[in-house]
Amino acid sequence: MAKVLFKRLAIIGVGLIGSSIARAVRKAGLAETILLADPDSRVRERAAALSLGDEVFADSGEAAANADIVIVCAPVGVCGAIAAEVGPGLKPGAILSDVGSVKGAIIRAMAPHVPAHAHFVPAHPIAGTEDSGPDAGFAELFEGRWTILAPSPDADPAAVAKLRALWEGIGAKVDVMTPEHHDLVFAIVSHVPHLIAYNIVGTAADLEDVTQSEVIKYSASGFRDFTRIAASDPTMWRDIFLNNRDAVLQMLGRFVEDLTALQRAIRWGEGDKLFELFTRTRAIRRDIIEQGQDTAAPDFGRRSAAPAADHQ
Ligand SMILES: NC(=O)C1=CN([C@@H]2O[C@H](COP(=O)(O)OP(=O)(O)OC[C@H]3O[C@@H](n4cnc5c(N)ncnc54)[C@H](O)[C@@H]3O)[C@@H](O)[C@H]2O)C=CC1
Ligand SMILES: O=C(O)C(=O)Cc1ccc(O)cc1
Repeated sequence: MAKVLFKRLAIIGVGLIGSSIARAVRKAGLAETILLADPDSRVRERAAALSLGDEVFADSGEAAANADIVIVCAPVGVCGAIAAEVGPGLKPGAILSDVGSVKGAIIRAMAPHVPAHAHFVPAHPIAGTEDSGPDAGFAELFEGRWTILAPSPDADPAAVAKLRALWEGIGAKVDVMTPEHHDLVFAIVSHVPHLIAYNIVGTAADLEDVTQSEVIKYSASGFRDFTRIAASDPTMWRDIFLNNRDAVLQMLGRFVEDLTALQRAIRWGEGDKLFELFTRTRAIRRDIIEQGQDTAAPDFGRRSAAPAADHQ
């Protein structure tokens, strides 16, 4: 069993990511005590029934008050309010972190509430599924996947090293980025792809000349992949787009430009242009597979059969 890194670890928001961290930390023996907090009583009941931690709180401040590390695992839009609740009560030397898919806006919202005696180290695990809630989590979610840390340049190196050790202890590979670069990278590799999926599934659902049952009956694997992504949590993704607005709009601008060029190539029968792009993109897919990055979490084949929670 690995060495205990933290005496008391608190997780605020016990959904897919929070419950997966709790399971993984317990499995690896990285914390003596795991404290959980969630405002949703159904989530607290499930967290207790699944024995995800040692204590379950309704009040985030109470869970965080005696913790050595507090990880906020709630939708991006409420992270600032949670920091305001937990910040004043943080112990001297405590680490405050998060798992939000956006970094710049979360840091602007959370940092003002972190007292000088605590350390703020923002993070983002690049691992997840389209499911939500405590039943959807699993201990292996982060194995072999990246976690990005986005500490400020004057962050305490020991606190950053401790958070890195936690993520590595549950199987993740760790990279460090500035929040600005993080938000640009994930706008193109995660946020815009989700928007495209939401859009194409919405378009197919709204067509007049193709029925809903035809869309379902004849959906080939390409469309099915989009429907998986488009089944992702509405609250989480609304918050991501509202909070990474500039980077998403920048990448969407490029995307629309390139899509228009493809539209034109089809209209004018420019097969060589289509062929050249499709050849380049095929090579990217092969690179991803060669580098062992095609370990999509859903293929762990161990997701809960429980329906995804529907948070508003
Ligand atoms: N789902 C995914 O694939 C990934 C999600 N993330 C990030 O992780 C965070 C959590 O996402 P999930 O675990 O998927 O969501 P989830 O919906 O499964 O869980 C979120 C939990 O936060 C709780 N919550 C809501 N408001 C709260 C508040 N004010 N105080 C405390 N708890 C509150 C909810 O009751 C819920 O139990 C988000 O910021 C998301 O961007 C990061 C990587 C992957
Ligand atoms: O389910 C998928 O395909 C994902 O892309 C999961 C995911 C969602 C959001 C993140 O910030 C990181 C990973």
